[in-house]
Amino acid sequence: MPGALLYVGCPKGNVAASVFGFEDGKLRKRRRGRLPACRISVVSSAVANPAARTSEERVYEVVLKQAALVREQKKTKKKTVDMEGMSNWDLLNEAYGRCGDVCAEYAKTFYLGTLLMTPERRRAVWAIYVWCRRTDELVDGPNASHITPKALDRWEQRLSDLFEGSPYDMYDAALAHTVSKYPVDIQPFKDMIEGMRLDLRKSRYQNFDELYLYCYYVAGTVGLMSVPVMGIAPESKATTETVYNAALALGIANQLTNILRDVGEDARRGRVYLPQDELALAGLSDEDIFRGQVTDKWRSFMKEQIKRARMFFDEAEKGVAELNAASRWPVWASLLLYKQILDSIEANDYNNFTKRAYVGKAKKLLTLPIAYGRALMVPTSKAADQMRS
Ligand SMILES: CC(C)=CCC/C(C)=C/CC/C(C)=C/CC/C(C)=C/[C@@H]1[C@@H](COP(=O)(O)OP(=O)(O)O)[C@]1(C)CC/C=C(\C)CC/C=C(\C)CCC=C(C)C
Ligand SMILES: [Mn+2]
Repeated sequence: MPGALLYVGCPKGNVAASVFGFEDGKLRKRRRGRLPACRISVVSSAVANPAARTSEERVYEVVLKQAALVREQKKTKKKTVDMEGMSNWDLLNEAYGRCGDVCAEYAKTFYLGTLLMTPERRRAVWAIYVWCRRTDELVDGPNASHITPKALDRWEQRLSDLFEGSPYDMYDAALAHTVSKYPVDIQPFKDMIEGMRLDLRKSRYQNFDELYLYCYYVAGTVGLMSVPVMGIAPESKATTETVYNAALALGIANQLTNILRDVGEDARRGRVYLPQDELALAGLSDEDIFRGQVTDKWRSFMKEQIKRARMFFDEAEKGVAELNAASRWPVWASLLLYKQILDSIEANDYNNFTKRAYVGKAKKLLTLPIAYGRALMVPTSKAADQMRS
């Protein structure tokens, strides 16, 4: 019963909920009022085994844990740990400076956006960025062919060490300082490494539930790592979970967009990051992807995939206004820029086999003031937050 909407309840407190899935071959969004935390999900695996937890439920537990950590810090006003070897402020500043250099080189627009943040938040976001980039480079960089699960285990040990205050190098030292200063949980970092492990052993995703988990690992995690640093606006009345859900949605939306943009490139590496059951439902198979011909079947399949990615962007948009004022602009800018990649896939008549979708310089420049305008939107009132959920 691939693609059926399945409602799974779980007695765990109430949260706002929505879900995206296929029903009668069409993508649908279901929104319900206050729902059990584990909420509704789309999964064929759970149909086979009703006791199995869906990816959404598993990921939502991490969201709740991170949100609780933030609330706890608000109550206890955790003090920054001054780590051994970190008392030398020049060294620490240099470590952060190096992270800034990497950002400026690899992600110029994002780097410019961070310049609007307070110096403390800005450098903490750089440190997180660099750790993410290095983690991705392990499986996608020039030495990727030598990377084994053991190497990822060692990377994870380094991660634990830096969270304990024993960084291995300068970049780790910057992150070690960041995680001692902000209420950042280690779980999303571990989960990103898990995503890289998946990339070493898996090249097909049977259904959206499997793909969702992968997208959470490699990208949803970024949202959960970043919000504790970016901060929620003091005047925001939204629940912490609502904001973290939006952050998670932005990561998922970005990764789904990445996947749709890179279909041809991934296929040339023998990878298909598209739900196999949805391909089959559309009358398509891996062979069609390797052949790389834009047919009507492909166009309608892509239309539904793009629609789903946009739904995640919509979900994310609801949370941006709740962030600290200075963090909103870079988030809006990155959201609007990424979303336009979907427009570009459409403009290429869904040829993501041989044409790379991108956002041109002029559109990029135009997006920045638009993002700035949106960043002026103030957080919602509590009543509005409740109405939205
Ligand atoms: C309330 C609300 C909406 C808050 C915003 C929360 C927030 C800041 C979310 C960030 C979402 C984001 C930028 C996710 C990154 C998604 C992504 C592109 C992941 C890529 C993974 C692997 O992709 P793949 O290998 O398929 O593709 P490549 O060819 O390699 O590109 C990543 C490459 C994982 C590594 C991620 C990064 C290097 C980006 C890390 C970014 C930050 C820490 C900064 C985020 C902050 C802003 C302002 C965007
Ligand atoms: Mn990559």
